[in-house]
Amino acid sequence: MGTEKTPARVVGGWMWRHPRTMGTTAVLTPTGVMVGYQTMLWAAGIAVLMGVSWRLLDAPTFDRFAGRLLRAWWRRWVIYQRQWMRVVASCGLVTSDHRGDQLVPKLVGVRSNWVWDSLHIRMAKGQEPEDYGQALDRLANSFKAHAASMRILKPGKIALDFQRREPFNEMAIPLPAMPESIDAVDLRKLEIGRDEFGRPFHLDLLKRDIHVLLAGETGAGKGSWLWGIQRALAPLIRAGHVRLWVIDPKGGMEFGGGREMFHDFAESDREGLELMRRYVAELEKRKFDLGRQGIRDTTPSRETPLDVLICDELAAMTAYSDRDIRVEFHQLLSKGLTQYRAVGGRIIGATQEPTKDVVPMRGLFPTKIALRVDAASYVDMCLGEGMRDLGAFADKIPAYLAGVAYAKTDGRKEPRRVRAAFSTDDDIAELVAFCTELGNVTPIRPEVKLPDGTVTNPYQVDFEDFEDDEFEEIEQFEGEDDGDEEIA
Ligand SMILES: Nc1ncnc2c1ncn2[C@@H]1O[C@H](COP(=O)(O)OP(=O)(O)OP(=O)(O)O)[C@@H](O)[C@H]1O
Repeated sequence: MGTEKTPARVVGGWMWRHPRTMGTTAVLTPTGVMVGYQTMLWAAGIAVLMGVSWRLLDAPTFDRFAGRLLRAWWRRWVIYQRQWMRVVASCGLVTSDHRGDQLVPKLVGVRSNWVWDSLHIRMAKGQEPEDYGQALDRLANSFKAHAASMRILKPGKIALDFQRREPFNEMAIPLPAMPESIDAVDLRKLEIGRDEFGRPFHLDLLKRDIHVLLAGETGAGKGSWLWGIQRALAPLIRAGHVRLWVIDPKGGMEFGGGREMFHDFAESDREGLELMRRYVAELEKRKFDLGRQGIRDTTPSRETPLDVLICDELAAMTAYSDRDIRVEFHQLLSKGLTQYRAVGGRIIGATQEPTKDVVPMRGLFPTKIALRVDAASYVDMCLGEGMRDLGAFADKIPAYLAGVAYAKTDGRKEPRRVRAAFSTDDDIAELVAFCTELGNVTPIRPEVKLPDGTVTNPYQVDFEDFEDDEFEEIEQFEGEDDGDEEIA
């Protein structure tokens, strides 16, 4: 038999294992004796009342600073610990040693956020993490969780994460109304969607979220974020205070519909590189011009617009393109990310794989957004070390919840779970019409020479104005002009 369990040993062991409970008792008992128990009860009542009011008035801050601790404590003792033995035994996670003594995995702690509970477990002797991996579905069912996942914390210790609720199942995310005028746009508060508490979620393109990295597998909803940002900027685009430089290297599939409102647009990797050169040259020039005048910060205006560069698939530029494109694009992108904040340069990059090969300069994006990603390792690659341990389970976002993401901004430790509003094709058409109606968007396009001798932008040619034989001539001319047959 093992060590004999006398009542004194059991009590002593319990006290040893619960230092917080013992500490609280040690403080409260003498305080109660000094101030009287009635006063203590009053103080406790007032504290509870204040907590409840805080929870009712502002659930998100209550949850952040107090709710999650209280909930973790409550759920540990009332739900998980109470059922622990029964659940692990019925899921086949109790083993025995050579003497036939039961070896039970130990629940050593619970952490909780609004959506997930994390149980820290010390495994029983003879177990390996995979034993828990195989029992995940059974454990999730036993604790009535939507989903479960397992993480290795250190040798012998794992975390089991249970998703308790899915707020976005019931929450419709309204598309924010398009701001009517530039006065209605606050660059520090561009509304993109809602967080898990139903609060509007904003990006601050002025100071905090100056460059944004979005990661998400195909169909995860990157488009809704990218269109959402443009929608929030609409009056500024219309007034020429914001200019969009868009690289859509997948042949313009995602952003082709918006080309009329873009200042510059590229549909292939080589065009993307040329666009990037123009972008950097423009901001470089502005940096020197303003530097000479002693101006160190700008407000977006027609003279000094906010130049927002959007690259829809970074991998197509940085990993899967020809070497000469890759190398130069890396250099230009790093320059764009480091040098033009004060003169109005902003970069928003999207990728399916946030790996080092694709985005070696991840650290230069102050704001990172992880939509549904392929692998658990992608979460920390995108959001930063330790973010998955803090509850950013982007790899567990269900496929039916496109647009849901974990957003990590500088200056805030925990990632936020957010869903972007979705822009339909009609919303996009409305946005393009709105942004172009004043004629302030002046697109840069590769020029082509028309049969009548004028040099113009191919996207503005109405081919119906020409006879068929002239039409042939244009195509031929474009082919000869730059050797690129992709111009349509
Ligand atoms: N925020 C959203 N809310 C609801 N549904 C969405 C949202 N975003 C996207 N969807 C749905 O998911 C589909 C795929 O979205 P989207 O094309 O934006 O994905 P993606 O990440 O850009 O994929 P890809 O990399 O293949 O372009 C959309 O057609 C739409 O039906």
